[in-house]
Amino acid sequence: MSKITPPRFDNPLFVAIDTTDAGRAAALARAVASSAGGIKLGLEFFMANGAGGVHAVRAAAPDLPLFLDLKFHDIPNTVAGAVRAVAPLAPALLTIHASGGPAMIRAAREAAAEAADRLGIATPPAVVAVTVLTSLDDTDLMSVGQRGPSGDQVLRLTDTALAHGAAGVVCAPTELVRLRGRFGAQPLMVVPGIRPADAARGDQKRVMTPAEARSAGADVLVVGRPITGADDPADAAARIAQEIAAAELTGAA
Ligand SMILES: O=C(O)c1cc(=O)[nH]c(=O)n1[C@@H]1O[C@H](COP(=O)(O)O)[C@@H](O)[C@H]1O
Repeated sequence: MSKITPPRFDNPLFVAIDTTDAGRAAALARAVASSAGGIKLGLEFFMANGAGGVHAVRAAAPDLPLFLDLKFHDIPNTVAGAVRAVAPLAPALLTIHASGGPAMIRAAREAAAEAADRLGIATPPAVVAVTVLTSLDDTDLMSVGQRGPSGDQVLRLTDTALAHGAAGVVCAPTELVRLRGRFGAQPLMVVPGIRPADAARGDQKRVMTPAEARSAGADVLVVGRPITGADDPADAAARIAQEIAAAELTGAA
């Protein structure tokens, strides 16, 4: 499998717009457009609104790259077909589950490249592999028969994902330093489980603040409810973007 050059984003803040309401999603995209580096649409939105809904949200924030987070996990042939089916949406990033295994990861990567070529899309979607969901802790992991602690399992799954063609992984911020130490600067590290110091954790278990996650090496910070659930989502996004930028300045000093 040839080496991949993952995409890089000047602004690492991707806003997770999780709602079934396409009008609300478009309004949120418009509200955060000047502070965000990208928009993430996931299962909740896609199941309710499909490809047409994705086009509507993109029209509201046309300059922002799309992260389509559908977390494919099936036999290789089915995942390849699903990747081909969403390729016309030209997402910058697309998720699969690393635990789908080597053949599935390769099938996703190959389908993304072939479909982009066929459709004349210059940059194929970067396939990123979800390792251990940020809503799981060590006890949860053991209860589904996976070997913990979660940091070790994330390392093993990242090894597999990168060896079989993923451009990067989705992991918790708490694993970043270890992953960067092992895999270097090249793989794209996409990081949810981001919570500003004063925000509710909700169902997220392995979390850090935006500044901590950026300093630890996150390329993409996925933030949903701390922005979409705020009274003023535009202001919340701007504050988080500022916190990330300040962390970069500190890191560079
Ligand atoms: O793949 C993801 O983006 C993802 C992986 C993961 O391990 N944890 C996780 O929270 N996510 C997604 O990241 C977003 C986090 O949203 P908030 O918890 O509202 O900030 C949601 O859209 C999740 O689906």
